[in-house]
Amino acid sequence: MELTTRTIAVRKHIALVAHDHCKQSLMNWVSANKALLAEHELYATGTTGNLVERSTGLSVNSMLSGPMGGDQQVGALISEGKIDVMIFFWDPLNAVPHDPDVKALLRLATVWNIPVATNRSTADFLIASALFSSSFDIDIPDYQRYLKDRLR
Ligand SMILES: O=C(CO)COP(=O)(O)O
Repeated sequence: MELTTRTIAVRKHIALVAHDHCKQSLMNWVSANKALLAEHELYATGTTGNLVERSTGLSVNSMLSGPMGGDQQVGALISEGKIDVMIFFWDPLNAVPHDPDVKALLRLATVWNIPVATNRSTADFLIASALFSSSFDIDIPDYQRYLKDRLR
């Protein structure tokens, strides 16, 4: 039989961010999905990233702490097309000093059409989706187009 598809492994670039009162919730979610997340490239704001590394052993590209510019750094990565999906458990009950940065990050995620989960149930939906499968079958012509796009 003629080979028309091939299987490719895709490491997605995932941003993890959580405000202080939501960090435990994010850590629980990351621990529950550790095996799957380990197949991808993780980015995070400073404190969130350090906590994820410490509590799970996963390796994370940590930016500055959020209030010190970390949200803006993640936003810049999104603008450069370097983040595929963002899990951002922001706190709806407590004000943060860098609220403009939080808004800017959420705005850029929308501008660049990045899937964003802001709570656990949405994060569960995203991680259960094909978006997170680290390998998939692809038609050879689609694969060639995919490569061309990625190398552009
Ligand atoms: O403040 C944040 C997002 O707005 C998160 O920053 P940290 O991960 O450094 O706590």
